[in-house]
Amino acid sequence: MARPLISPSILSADFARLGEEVRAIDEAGCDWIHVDVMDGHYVPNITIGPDVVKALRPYSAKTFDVHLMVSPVDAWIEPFAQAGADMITVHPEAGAHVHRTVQAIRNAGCKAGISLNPGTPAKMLDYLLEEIDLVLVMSVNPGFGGQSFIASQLRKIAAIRSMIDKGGHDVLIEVDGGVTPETARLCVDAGADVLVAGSATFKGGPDHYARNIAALRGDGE
Ligand SMILES: O=C(CO)[C@@H](O)[C@H](O)COP(=O)(O)O
Repeated sequence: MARPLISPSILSADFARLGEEVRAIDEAGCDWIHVDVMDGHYVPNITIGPDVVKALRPYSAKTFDVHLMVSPVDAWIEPFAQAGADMITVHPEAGAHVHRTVQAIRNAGCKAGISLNPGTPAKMLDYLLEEIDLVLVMSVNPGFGGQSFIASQLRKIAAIRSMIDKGGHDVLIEVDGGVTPETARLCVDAGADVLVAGSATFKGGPDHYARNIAALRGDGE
């Protein structure tokens, strides 16, 4: 299979040792670091804020891929950009003017992503693909790690792949939720470029991270 980029979700890391965990996945060969920001309002869970991202920044030079599950979202773009985010991804439902929001992300010096929940159609992207760098397809409902992959999202990945290729857009497709070595293959075959994986990266503890990441990437196949 094509080789996807692997972006481990630190939601499944040991929060008491978060800096060491970020360093460990970096050294284990991940491509990006995925940071799930949840506000207890847009999604039913609360995680971390910009101060934590700032504190983690020295632990890896790799792309900090920050997924904001926050509403309203606009006021949080600048703080996360200042904290060291490289990519900021938002949900179209999380603000009144998503087009303005992605412009604000780029104006803050970051790459911009749009995330689609399982019930949000690919069509939502029609007038946005020119403005963004990444589409994040949620293959679980956002809020928690450890959920099962929703297979209907494979059709959405394929539809987005076709929209991107037909339009000649320079946009990556990332998939997040229930990604395992098995579902990873399905996602890549459907057209995914980047895979987010929490449980499947962190299972077994630090001695297993390199092997887990290699299995997600399909190394050796
Ligand atoms: O954003 C989310 C959940 O909202 C994800 O990033 C999960 O953290 C992925 O966890 P696994 O399904 O890989 O355990």
